[in-house]
This record gives sequence, C-alpha cells and structure tokens, in this order.
Amino acid sequence: MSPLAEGNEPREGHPHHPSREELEKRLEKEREAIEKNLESVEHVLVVMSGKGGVGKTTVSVNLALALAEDDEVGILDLDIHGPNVPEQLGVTEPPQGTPAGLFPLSGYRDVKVMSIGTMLEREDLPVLWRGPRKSGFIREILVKTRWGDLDYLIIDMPPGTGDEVMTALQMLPEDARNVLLVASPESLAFSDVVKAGEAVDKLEARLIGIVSNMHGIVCPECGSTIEYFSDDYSEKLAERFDTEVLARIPLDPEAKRKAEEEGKPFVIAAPDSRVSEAFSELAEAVRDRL
Ligand SMILES: Nc1ncnc2c1ncn2[C@@H]1O[C@H](COP(=O)(O)OP(=O)(O)OP(=O)(O)O)[C@@H](O)[C@H]1O
Repeated sequence: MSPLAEGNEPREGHPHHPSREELEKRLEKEREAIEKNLESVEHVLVVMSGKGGVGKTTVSVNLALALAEDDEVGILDLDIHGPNVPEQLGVTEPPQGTPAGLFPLSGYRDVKVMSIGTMLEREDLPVLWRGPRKSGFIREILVKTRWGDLDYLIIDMPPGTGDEVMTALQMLPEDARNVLLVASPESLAFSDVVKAGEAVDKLEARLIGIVSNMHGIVCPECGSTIEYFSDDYSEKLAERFDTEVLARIPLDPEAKRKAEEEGKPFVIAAPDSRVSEAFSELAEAVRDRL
C-alpha cells in the first residue's frame, strides 16, 4: 500500500513512492527478463551456508572448476561484502558493460565470472549498502548479465539467510532454485545450517544435497583421512532434510599449502590431492541430481 491515500498521489515530477502494485509489476517484469536471460543456461545451482567461514566460496569455486573439465560453467558471486570469487579464478578486470548487457570475463578453465568484486573502484574499501540497495544490485545483475550458453551456473551466496539470499531465490525461475548447502561435521554450525535449510523450503527452493566441508584431515605423512569428530552433524542434517551428503571434503594441509603458494584453487594447484578428488565426486553427484 502506498503511504499516501489512493486518489491522492503526488503531482507529476514530485517525489513518488511506488505503490505495492507498481513494485509487484516491476518485479514481475524483472522476473520475466531473468527467466529469458537464463534460457541459455541448462542448470542453475545456488550454494548456501548457514554460517560464515565454512567454505562456501571454496566449494563454489572448486565445484565450478571440477564441472568445467567437461562442461561450460559460469559462476555468479553474490557475496557483496566479501566477493572472493574473481581473485580465486584469476579474474582481475571488470565485466564488459555494453548497452546489450554485462558480459562476464573468463577465468581458469574458461569459467565465466560475474562479481561485484571486480566492479568496485576501491578494492580495499567496504561496501556499505543497506538491504534495498543490495537487493536492487542483485536484481540488476541477474537481469543484465549475458551468460551465453552454459551447462551450469553456480551462484555463490553470502552466508546466512539475509536480503541477498531472499532476493536471489525470489527472483530466480522455479526450475533454477536448486540449492546445495555447505555444512561442517561439527555441532557448532548445526543450528545455523538448519536455519538455512528451513529457509530453502520457505523460499520454495529445492535442496539437492549437503556437502560436508573440512570433514576430517588428510594426514601429510600417510595420506589417510583422520576423522576428528565422533559425531557427524552433516549426516544429521541430511536426515533432517531428507536429503544426502553428496561429498565429504577433507581439510588437506598439503593441498592448502600448494594452493596458497600458487594463489590458485585446490583443483588447479593440487589436482591429485584427496581434496580435489572429493570435488570431482561432488561434481558427479551434482550432475546426477540436476
Ligand atoms: N577443505 C578445505 N581444506 C583446507 N582449507 C579450506 C577448506 N575449505 C575452506 N578452506 C579455507 O577456509 C577459509 C574459509 O573458506 P571460504 O572463504 O571458502 O569460506 P566461506 O564460507 O565462503 O566464507 P565467508 O563466510 O567469508 O563467505 C579459506 O581460507 C579457505 O581456503
């Protein structure tokens, strides 16, 4: 409802607060544009987590690269406050903006990247935006990005279930609302991931599975994976949401060292590591479920 009584709108050229109906119409038009825009994309996968730092971006980037071994892949980074995707995929230039839309640049393995990370004037300054501006930005990116033909588009969300997640899931067409939840085997993250799982349901999205990150540690001496929790909370999550743990990604110190040294993701810097193997398994499971 407009704050002004109906029949008493501001004069032409005066500040105008759009009514709920006007807003709904605008959103509907944008939804249609997004649907049209995604016609050239075969599958969309939204990567979410309930908690920061569990490895959502690591999973998005390495999964994208594992899929890109055989398929055309794009990645949309919607983590407005911590956009790390371009850097991890070796993209430093901003996307090409033309009247026909925004054209993503390609990183390693030709993965197409779209992120606010390469659009900012100053990388060292924070983005201090309130909810409506973030939502507007996400809608604009979804409307304007020209992905071209893709087999998979991975969307890396910020942690939690805030404005960005709600906007993206509400604007995506129904068949694009496929969610992969990143969890960890420990109890600490459990209740937060449960909330994210509940949000998936409320936002009428489809949970395709759970990935348990930092699941055990790879012994640098013998190469076996050492479990360090007696209970597996990712399994409990899968039971709760009637889904499956699609992959268990270990913490691999040796792969991490190589990745740090080269400044590249695990799958590129340490292709033969246990962690890269786990990402290939995840890619297979994702292919099966989409
Ligand atoms: N399986 C793993 N093995 C080793 N290190 C990992 C693994 N997964 C993630 N990390 C490291 O943990 C840190 C956090 O990961 P990442 O940035 O992917 O988390 P995130 O959930 O996206 O964080 P944010 O909440 O900031 O969005 C990074 O330094 C990453 O390299």
